[in-house]
Amino acid sequence: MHELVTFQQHKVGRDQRAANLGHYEGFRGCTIWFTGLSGAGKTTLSFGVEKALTKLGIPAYGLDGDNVRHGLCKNLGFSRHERTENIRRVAEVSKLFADMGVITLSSFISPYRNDREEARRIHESESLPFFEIY
Ligand SMILES: Nc1ncnc2c1ncn2[C@@H]1O[C@H](COP(=O)(O)OS(=O)(=O)O)[C@@H](OP(=O)(O)O)[C@H]1O
Ligand SMILES: Nc1ncnc2c1ncn2[C@@H]1O[C@H](COP(=O)(O)OP(=O)(O)O)[C@@H](O)[C@H]1O
Repeated sequence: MHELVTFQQHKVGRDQRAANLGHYEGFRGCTIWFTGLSGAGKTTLSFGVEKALTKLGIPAYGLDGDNVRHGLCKNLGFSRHERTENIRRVAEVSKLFADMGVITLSSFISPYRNDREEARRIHESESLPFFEIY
């Protein structure tokens, strides 16, 4: 990162964001990370949970490998290095959604343990819960 790039602090806290979200009190931003082989059921489960939470009035969003690879990660393939970069990017996006107060349902093959551990670290370093589902 360039030395002149300085992290900027928001002027809005998580409690304030939470007060503007959904029907229930309290901040519940987190990421639920579905990992598994192609065809394991990641999308079915995560989009099912997204629907159930949304019906309850709880903000949730499903981030899915197939979809993200049409946009944010469309320049990435499936080499070891590209999968690592894919997971790093979507973990950072998941963190931003979670910081907003959204329950983020991220479904990616994410075959490498190190990449999933990095995704966890990205969240926990900002005190955002991260649950790995397999
Ligand atoms: N070679 C190869 N290997 C794996 N997956 C492939 C490949 N080519 C295309 N696809 C499609 O891409 C989806 C997986 O993308 P992900 O972003 O989840 O993969 S990864 O986490 O970066 O490994 C995956 O979606 P799911 O089947 O839902 O897992 C496939 O539809
Ligand atoms: N619990 C399940 N039992 C049986 N079939 C399932 C189950 N979950 C998903 N499927 C089916 O398996 C296929 C792959 O599911 P999908 O959610 O797309 O997996 P992934 O996102 O891991 O690639 C789909 O045809 C889906 O309908």
